[in-house]
Amino acid sequence: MRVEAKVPLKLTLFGEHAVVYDRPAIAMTISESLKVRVSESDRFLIISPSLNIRGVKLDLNEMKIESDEAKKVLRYVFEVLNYFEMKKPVKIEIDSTVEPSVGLGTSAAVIVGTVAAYSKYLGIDLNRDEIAKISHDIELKVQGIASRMDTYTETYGGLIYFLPGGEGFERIDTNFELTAGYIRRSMSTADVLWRVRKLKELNKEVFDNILDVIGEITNRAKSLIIEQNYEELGLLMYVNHGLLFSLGITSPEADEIVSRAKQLRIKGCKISGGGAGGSIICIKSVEAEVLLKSYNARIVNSTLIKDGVDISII
Ligand SMILES: Nc1ncnc2c1ncn2[C@@H]1O[C@H](COP(=O)(O)OP(=O)(O)OP(=O)(O)O)[C@@H](O)[C@H]1O
Ligand SMILES: C[C@@](O)(CCO)CC(=O)[O-]
Ligand SMILES: [Mg+2]
Repeated sequence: MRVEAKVPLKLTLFGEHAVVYDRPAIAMTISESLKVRVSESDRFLIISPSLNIRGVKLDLNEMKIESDEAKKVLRYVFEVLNYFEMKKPVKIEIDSTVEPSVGLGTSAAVIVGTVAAYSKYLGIDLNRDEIAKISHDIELKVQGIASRMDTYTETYGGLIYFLPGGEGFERIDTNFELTAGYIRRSMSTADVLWRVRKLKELNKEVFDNILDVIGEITNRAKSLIIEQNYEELGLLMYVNHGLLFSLGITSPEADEIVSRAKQLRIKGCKISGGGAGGSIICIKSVEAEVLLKSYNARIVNSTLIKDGVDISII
C-alpha cells in the first residue's frame, strides 16, 4: 500500500511571532504544496530531493554516510515516527514545490504530511483536529517554541483568523490576492523564535506593548480583508513589517525590498512567516512582481486554496 498526503503551504498575512504569545494572527493556504508518500519497506528510509545537507562523514569500509546536519533537519520526520512508536518500517518520500525553510510553513507541512500519511498507512483513522493537534505538539517538541498557526492552517486549509488567547480559530470566507516570493534566509524559524524570546526577556514591557499593537493591527486587518479595503490593509502591512523590524525579525534585504515597495507606491508589503529573509508578500500588482524579481526572489503561486491536507491511497 502507498499513502500520499498533499499539504498546501501557507502565507502568514498578519501576526507572525505575535501569535506565539497568544496574540491573533491571519494565515492562508496557497497553491504551493509539499507531498509525503509512505510505502512498504523492510527498513526506514527517508528520501527528500530538495534537502541540502552541509557536511558529511563517510565510513568507506561500511560505505555509510553520517551527518549530524541530516539528523537535525530530519528531526520533524523522526518525531512523527517516534509518536507512532515506529510501528512499521516504511519508505518516506518528501517532494516540495519550494525549497525548505523559506517562510512558507514547510516545517509544519512535513509534520502534517507525515502524520497524515503514516497514521493512514498504520490503519489509524485521525480526524483533522487530531492531525492538527498531534502536528502542533510535534513542531513544539522539535523547535521548543511554536504556535498552532502553521499546523492548523495547513491541516484545515483556507484563510484563517486565529483568535487571541491561543485557542480558537475561524475561517474567513473571502478571496484575497497577493504577490509573494521568497529570498534567501540567514537562519531557520526556530532560530529566529529563540532570538525573539531572548529579546522578550530583555525588556518584557516594551516587547508586550509591541505585540499588543501587532494584535490590534491583525484584528483591524481581519475586517479590512472582509471589506476588501486593500488601501488601508496595505498600510497595515507596512506597519506590521516595521514592528517586526523593531523585534529584529526582518533582514536588511527584506527591509530594502519593503522600503522600495513603499517608494514605488505598491499598496502594501511585509515579510511573511519566521523572518530573517524568507517570504515577502505584497498586495497583488505587476509592480510588486517586478520588484521581487529584481531582488532575485522566487515568485510563488499565492492563489488561495480552501482545502487542507489531502490524503489518498495511491
Ligand atoms: N522538503 C523537506 N524535506 C525534509 N524536511 C524539510 C523539507 N522542507 C522543510 N523541512 C524541514 O523544515 C525545516 C525548515 O523549517 P522552518 O520553520 O525554518 O521553515 P518554514 O517552515 O518554511 O518557515 P516558517 O516556519 O517561517 O513558515 C527544514 O530545516 C527541515 O528540517
Ligand atoms: C514565526 C511563527 O509565528 C510563524 C512561522 O511560520 C512561528 C509560529 O507561529 O509557530
Ligand atoms: Mg516552520
